[in-house]
Amino acid sequence: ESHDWNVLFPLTSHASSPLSIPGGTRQSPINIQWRDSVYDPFLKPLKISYDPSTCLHIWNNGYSFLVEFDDSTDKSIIMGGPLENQYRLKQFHFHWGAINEWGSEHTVDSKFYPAELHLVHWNAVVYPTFEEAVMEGNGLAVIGVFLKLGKHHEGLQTLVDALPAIKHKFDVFDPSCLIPSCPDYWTYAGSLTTPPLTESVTWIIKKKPIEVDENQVSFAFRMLLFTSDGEEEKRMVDNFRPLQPLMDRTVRSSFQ
Ligand SMILES: Cc1ccnc(S(N)(=O)=O)n1
Ligand SMILES: [Zn+2]
Repeated sequence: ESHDWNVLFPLTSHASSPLSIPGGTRQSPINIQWRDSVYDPFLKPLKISYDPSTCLHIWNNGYSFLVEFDDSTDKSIIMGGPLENQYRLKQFHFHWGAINEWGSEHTVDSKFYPAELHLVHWNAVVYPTFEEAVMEGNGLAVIGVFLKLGKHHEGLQTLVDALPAIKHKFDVFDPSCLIPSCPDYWTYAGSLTTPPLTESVTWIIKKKPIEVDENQVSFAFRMLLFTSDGEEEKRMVDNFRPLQPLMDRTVRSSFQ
């Protein structure tokens, strides 16, 4: 099937849907100003239960590399947190920079991290398909995890080892090993950060980053290409969207 987002998600939207016009009122990413975030005591802990055997394959979609999961059942889901329903894991991917000074999509007090992981989930309780959920305000939930440089990350290495092959078939991979155990998160109503940019995402941004070592980010992520075989090589770097205006939104925190 075509891996071109524009084919999968044409930017032109149903005129009636107010959610999918970029330049809308809830675009992502944003800068999270820690002191402006509001503690919400009613926010529940996020419940994450992934079945590693739902892992399918890793591939390069021209925007990032992503690991896709079998989302035909409720085997890998998240619930609780700011969410009304449970959401099914569909894929995870990363955003990174050409150098360690930047790379994340969200910033915290205007600080960039070298990379950011996005675990994308969709509301299969309410919507029949992912494609439909993409167009609805409560359709998606994306967990954002910042990567900072530090000690080697064993779980990430499994992915890094597969990158050269990129078409690498995965047997099992449990993405919860990439999520910090600290339960603290920020949450806000936002959008997808690559086309179709629809305003359908409940963002859950973990407060604590995970630590990865220099080689894991630099060697691995920056060896990937935007271009396909035979084209003039363009390294896949700086695949993050510029910050978007907060407009009339409040970022809530699950912690004081
Ligand atoms: C599945 C998908 C498509 C577009 N953008 C995103 S993202 N970067 O907002 O997680 N995810
Ligand atoms: Zn993303």
